[in-house]
Amino acid sequence: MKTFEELFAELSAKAAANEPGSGTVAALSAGVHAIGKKVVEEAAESWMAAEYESADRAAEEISQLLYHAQVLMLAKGLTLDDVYRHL
Ligand SMILES: N=c1c2ncn([C@@H]3O[C@H](COP(=O)(O)OP(=O)(O)OP(=O)(O)O)[C@@H](O)[C@H]3O)c2ncn1[C@@H]1O[C@H](COP(=O)(O)O)[C@@H](O)[C@H]1O
Repeated sequence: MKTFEELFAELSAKAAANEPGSGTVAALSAGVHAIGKKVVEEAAESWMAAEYESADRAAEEISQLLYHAQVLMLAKGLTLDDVYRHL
C-alpha cells in the first residue's frame, strides 16, 4: 500500500532513471495522446465499477485512474504542487 505522494515519488524516480521494464517509462515513451486515452479508459471503468460492481472493485479502478493521472502529470512536467494549487 502507498499514498498518492509516495506513488508520485516512485514514478518520478523511475522516469528520471529511465528504468528498464517500467510500465511507466513505456507509457511516457508512448506520449500524452496514449496516456490520455488510458486516463479516459480508467475513468470509464471507475464509473462502471461504481455503478454496477462492489465498493472494492470501484476502489481498484479508481486507483488505476489515479496512477494514469500521475503518468499524465509526469508527461506534462507537472509536480504535485502544480496540481494541488488548483484544489
Ligand atoms: N499503480 C499502478 C498501476 N495502476 C494501473 N497500472 C497500469 O494500468 C493498467 C490497467 O490495468 P487494466 O487491466 O485496466 O488495463 P489493461 O487494458 O488490461 O492493461 P494494458 O494492456 O492497458 O496494460 C495495468 O495493466 C498497468 O499497466 C499501473 N501500473 C503501475 N502501478 C504502480 O506504479 C509503480 C511503477 O510501476 P512500473 O513503472 O510498471 O514499474 C508500481 O508501484 C506499480 O504498482
